[in-house]
Amino acid sequence: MERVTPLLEVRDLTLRFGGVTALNGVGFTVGRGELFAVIGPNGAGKTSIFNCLNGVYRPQRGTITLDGRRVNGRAPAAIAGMGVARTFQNLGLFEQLTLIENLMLGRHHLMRTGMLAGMAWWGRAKREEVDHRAACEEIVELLELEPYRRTPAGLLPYGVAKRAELGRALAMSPTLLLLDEPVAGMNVEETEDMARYLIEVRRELDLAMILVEHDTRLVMDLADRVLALDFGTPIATGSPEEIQRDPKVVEAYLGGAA
Ligand SMILES: Nc1ncnc2c1ncn2[C@@H]1O[C@H](COP(=O)(O)OP(=O)(O)OP(=O)(O)O)[C@@H](O)[C@H]1O
Repeated sequence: MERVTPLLEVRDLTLRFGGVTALNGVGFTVGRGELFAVIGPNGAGKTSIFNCLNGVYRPQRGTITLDGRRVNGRAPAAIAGMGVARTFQNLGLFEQLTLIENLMLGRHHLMRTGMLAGMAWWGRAKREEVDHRAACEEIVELLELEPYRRTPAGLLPYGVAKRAELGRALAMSPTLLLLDEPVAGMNVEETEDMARYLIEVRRELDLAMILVEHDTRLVMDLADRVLALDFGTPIATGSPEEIQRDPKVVEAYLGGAA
């Protein structure tokens, strides 16, 4: 039987801060087009995984490979260039810039023509900008952000700002998108909207996603597979149904209430 290689392979990741072991032998794979979720109580190590994946933290042990290429050991900008984007819980938008300007900035690392080259090759730079604008407009349409195109990000209503944050990360045309608590602080209606947009993103774009989220209902509704962590140690990986039934998960996360 042919073995399909996963997009992302994380093996034996161990990360320590002084005496604190934030991650202890964490391993998982994410397939192409898969929506993979990481759950765990506060301090379980979810954010640390993201920070290892995007090169902000350097794990003491373990390997991370994307499409067969080693990720860990590279600088964050190089990893972004490999196609790893993330959204931030506290929003990574520039408040003074309009929504569309924020999306254009998200594409910055994809632009070949720098300022000087742009002056020498005006035609090419112009064409490139037109292409990048078109890519941003597609994201605006996908996330139904048209009414806010020219609104400064700082003035967007909270639910819309979270969606704009998703758009900013999507503007990088990632192959792997890290979603850091996309519905944190949202009411029920906003949460349902975000779930709908994430389903739409999955349907329309060719990318894998890792979701870190405290809203377990959203995780169970959207994820293909789930990794449950407890104090930096993986305790179970499986489908949402398997995870919900796993006695260790029930004990650690649902307080025995499920
Ligand atoms: N830069 C750091 N310096 C020291 N300790 C850290 C650092 N980053 C994380 N830790 C520690 O590592 C452990 C895991 O933290 P992490 O933020 O990854 O957990 P989390 O699951 O994302 O938590 P939350 O759900 O609260 O966001 C915690 O004990 C935390 O205090």
